[in-house]
Amino acid sequence: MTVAVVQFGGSNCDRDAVRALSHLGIDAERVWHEDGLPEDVTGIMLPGGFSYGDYLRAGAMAARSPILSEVREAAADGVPVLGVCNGAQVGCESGLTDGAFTTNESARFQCERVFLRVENADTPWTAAYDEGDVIALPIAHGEGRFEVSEERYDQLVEENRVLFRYCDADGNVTDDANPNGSRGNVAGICGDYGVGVLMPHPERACLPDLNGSTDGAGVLRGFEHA
Ligand SMILES: NC(=O)CC[C@H](N)C(=O)O
Repeated sequence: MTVAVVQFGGSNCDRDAVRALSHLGIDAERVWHEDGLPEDVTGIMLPGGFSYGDYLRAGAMAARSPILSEVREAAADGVPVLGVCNGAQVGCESGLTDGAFTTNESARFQCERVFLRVENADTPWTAAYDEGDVIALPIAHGEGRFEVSEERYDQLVEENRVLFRYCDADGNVTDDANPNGSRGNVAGICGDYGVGVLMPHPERACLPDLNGSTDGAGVLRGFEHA
C-alpha cells in the first residue's frame, strides 16, 4: 500500500505529509507530478504549498498538470484522494470537488489554530471521529475562503458533502469562529468518488512530540480505508 504525495513546483508540505503518514504506519512516497502515478498506488494526497507561486489563482496551474487526469481515473477506480490546503485548491480547480477557495475575507495570509466541527463522520476522512466532534488544526493560507453558488451550497449540504465547519471551542458554528469568511463556515468538503479536500492541515497535527496534537491523524487514517 503506497500513498502517492504529488509534488508540484512550489509544493512545500509534501515532506510533512510523508512524515505524518509514515508515523501512522501508512506507506507513502513523494511523486513528482511529471512522473505520473506509481502502478501500486493505493492512495493519493495533494499536499499544501504554493504550486506555481499561486499565480493566476492558487491551485489553478497545478490543476492543469496531466497527472490530474490520472488522479481522476484513480479516484473513479476507488483510490482514496485527499487534498490539503493548496491540494484542496487544486481539487476545486480541477473540478474534482465543487466550489472554489478564494481570497480570505481579511485579504491577508492567516496562520493560526482553528477549531473544526465534524459534520459527516460517514466518510473515510472523518470515520475516526463522531459527528459533532470538535478538533483543532492549524491553518496557513491566503486563499481559503470557500465559495460556491447558493444553489450548489444547498445541494452540498443536502448531499451531506460538508466534512468540517469552522467553529469555536464548544462546537458553535458562528461568524466569529469563521477565520476566512467561508460560506457556511465550510472548511472541507467531499467531491465525487469520495475525494476529500480541506484547508486546515491534518498532517501538522499528527506527531505528538513535534506538533503537540494528534487531532489530524484521523483524517490521514482515511487512507487505511482503501
Ligand atoms: N499552506 C498552503 O498550502 C498554502 C495555500 C495557498 N498557497 C494559500 O496561501 O492560499
